[in-house]
Amino acid sequence: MLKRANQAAAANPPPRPAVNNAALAKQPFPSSARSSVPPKSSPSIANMFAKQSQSQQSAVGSQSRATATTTTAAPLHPHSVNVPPPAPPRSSNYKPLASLYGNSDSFKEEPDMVDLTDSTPRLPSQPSQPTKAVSTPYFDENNYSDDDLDEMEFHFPSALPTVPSNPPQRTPPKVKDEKPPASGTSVLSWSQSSPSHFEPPRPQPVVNQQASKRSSPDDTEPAPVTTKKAKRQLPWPSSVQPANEDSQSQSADTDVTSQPKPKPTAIWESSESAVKAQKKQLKTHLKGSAKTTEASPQTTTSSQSKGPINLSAEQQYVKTLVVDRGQSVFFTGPAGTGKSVLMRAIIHDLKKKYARDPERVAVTASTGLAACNIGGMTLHSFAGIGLGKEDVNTLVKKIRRNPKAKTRWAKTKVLIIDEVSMVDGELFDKLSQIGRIIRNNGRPWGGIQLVITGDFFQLPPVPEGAGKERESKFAFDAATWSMSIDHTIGLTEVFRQRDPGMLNEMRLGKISDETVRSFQALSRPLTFDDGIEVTELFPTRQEVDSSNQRRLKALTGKVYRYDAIDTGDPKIRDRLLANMMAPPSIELKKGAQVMLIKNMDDTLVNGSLGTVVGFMTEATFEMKAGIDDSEMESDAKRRVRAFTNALSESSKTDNKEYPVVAFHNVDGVQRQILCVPEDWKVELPTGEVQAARKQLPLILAWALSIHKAQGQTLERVKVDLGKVFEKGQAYVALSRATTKQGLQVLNFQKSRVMAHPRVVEFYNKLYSAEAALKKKAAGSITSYTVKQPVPADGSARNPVSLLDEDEEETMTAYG
Ligand SMILES: Nc1ncnc2c1ncn2[C@@H]1O[C@H](COP(=O)(O)OP(=O)(O)OP(=O)(O)O)[C@@H](O)[C@H]1O
Repeated sequence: MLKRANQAAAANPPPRPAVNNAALAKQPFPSSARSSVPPKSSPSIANMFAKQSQSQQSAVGSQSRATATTTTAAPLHPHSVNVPPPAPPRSSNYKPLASLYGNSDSFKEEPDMVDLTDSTPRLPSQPSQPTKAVSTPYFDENNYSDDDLDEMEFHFPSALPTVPSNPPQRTPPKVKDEKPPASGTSVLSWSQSSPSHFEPPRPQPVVNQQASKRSSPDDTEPAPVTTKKAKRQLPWPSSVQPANEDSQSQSADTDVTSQPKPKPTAIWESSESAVKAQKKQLKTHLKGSAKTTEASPQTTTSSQSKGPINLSAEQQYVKTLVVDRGQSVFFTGPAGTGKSVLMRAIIHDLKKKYARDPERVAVTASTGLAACNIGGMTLHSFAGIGLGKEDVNTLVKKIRRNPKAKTRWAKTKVLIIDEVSMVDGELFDKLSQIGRIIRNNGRPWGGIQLVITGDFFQLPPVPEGAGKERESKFAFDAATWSMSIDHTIGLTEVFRQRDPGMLNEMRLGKISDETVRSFQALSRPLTFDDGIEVTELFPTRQEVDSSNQRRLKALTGKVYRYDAIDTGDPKIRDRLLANMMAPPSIELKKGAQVMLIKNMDDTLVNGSLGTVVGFMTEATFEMKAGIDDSEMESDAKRRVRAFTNALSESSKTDNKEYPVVAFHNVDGVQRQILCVPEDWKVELPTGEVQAARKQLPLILAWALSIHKAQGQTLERVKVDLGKVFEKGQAYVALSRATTKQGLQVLNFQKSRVMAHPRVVEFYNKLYSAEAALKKKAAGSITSYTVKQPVPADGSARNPVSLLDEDEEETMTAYG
């Protein structure tokens, strides 16, 4: 019998899957691929559809109406990366994707990558289904106790995971089971996210709103009235200050004290009824405060005057995917589509979700400046890899020697990466692999959930090498990019500009003659009579410095010079401090335009613009409010003066004069602070401080580099494109302005406006959310998305959908 069986087996050998070694070699850990990017030479989707429909017609047949359950059975190369959000409300600013790109035809070719991450599009309120085929995780960070983390021994995996013939399903993301996520179609105010947010913003004078974006994650949250005013924020009354600030704060105090102070209770100890009662109490409190605000409109803060930002439906959907469903998401979109606003909302909600263990959420960005803007660290610092030039194994050893970095890698559940356009593709791959090794987990990045944002049409990674010989590799060029991300979402609604048409042409580097003429017409000088000057943007630091110095010289008055105090090993200190935002020395005069380079509180943030209005010692500044108030009773003035003198006597330790800066709001109100020196540190991955600088948190800001301006919203901008040298620079510079009226453009030439061809190609491949929405509205999306079976040679990594011609037309790309 055995002999017969052997003969039969020899006659009919079982089929062996053919493996394309070249393709596998490109994937460090092929079995865990979440999704795949098609090879650059991949055929257009139309061709693929044709082939697909021929070859698979019979096989697919009924599968073309496959559900998620069917698609999850697709092996190994499961999907592309896009999922349709729910239909956004058609607000006045809403533009369909196609309209965002004006007359450009760059996206007319059919994308060859479509979203199959989730063949059953769902509203955020619907529960998620597992859709990915990935390797089984070996360990989860939850397997470790904190003690274990320190003890964790490092072992390189003895063998890379092999390609399973029937790969196990990815563990479904944990979905909050107590309540379904909020519907993506209902726009929720941020303040609804937590009972404490029903509290009104604290009554304080207005801050400069012009450039106050990307502050701390909570900067749009109304601060509770009980919050104590931060030191050095005390504004003295001026024409723009409330005459009744005292009574305002008094009433706030009264409000607070008249209510029984709620006993602080841990979140997990609060019953549902207790939370409801708290909400009710806060609502009542809010009503009372609103009355007070109406009575004294000048006391409103900028966030009050603007009102809370309601996330749009598409923003809300992304937040739900990230926070409630634990999905790895890359969200992108043109400048001004609210990526930063959304990221801040996500960080806020994630911090709330992991309030018991804040180390689970790591907030990072590609550059120090971007990291500072979201209250995080650079990706390099998070990883503990220094410059990260070494190979993966060396870097892993380096991290192993660094207890802090090792713990970060082990404990992080969600990794935020902002401004990903400047993350190098090679670094992305290295980190993905480091995560797998350090966490001993076969999934990309060791199973860490990624939340990535940025716009690849903006500034690219800095080229490497002394001669910048290596062309920058984008993060999307990374071999592990697609497998690391579950969903790519394109935000479409531009909030910053009312008419982004011209900018969108620029963004793509395809600009019509009419648009050229329109930009050239913006070369006229801008003049304003309210004292707020146009900010000039330049590509190089040298141009920025000379422009600022020229403007400073033009001011009359005494020069105040502030030299930094640097500490650390003199051998390496200068090199380490060379790229620091805080300058080694800064000269200021009354009237100088400056930018804050450190977050001071929720509203005065890195990037806020202001004017130096005077110089004072700390003691004088603290008491100036009372003395200068012309409304104040003379008796009260006398008392304040006596107190001031007493205070000055007791605090004569530092009689140095520092700049008083008025930070402007667009509606003319100001907030004035005394800027005293702050500390900056350069730390080793071990936490040891290598160098430190003490300096004023200010730089001159008549002119800014385009790099520093990325991420900012500016009301008045002047851009000279004469020396623009990098792709994306012109787009970043011009897209900072909110209106054409506030934008002056010099030396505009078509040739200066460049989009990187690889970026255009990448965005071409993305399947727009809008297209998916149309399909969803037609109720047919589940009937056309089918995962492509992995060919025997494993070569075609991109999933394909079966679309008819109409459906293909609905596919656009966001650029
Ligand atoms: N849902 C929203 N409702 C109203 N305004 C919004 C909303 N989202 C963002 N904004 C506003 O749009 C402007 C641009 O937002 P934001 O800076 O987040 O865009 P961005 O996509 O990060 O831009 P960039 O790519 O240029 O950095 C800001 O003034 C912001 O307050």
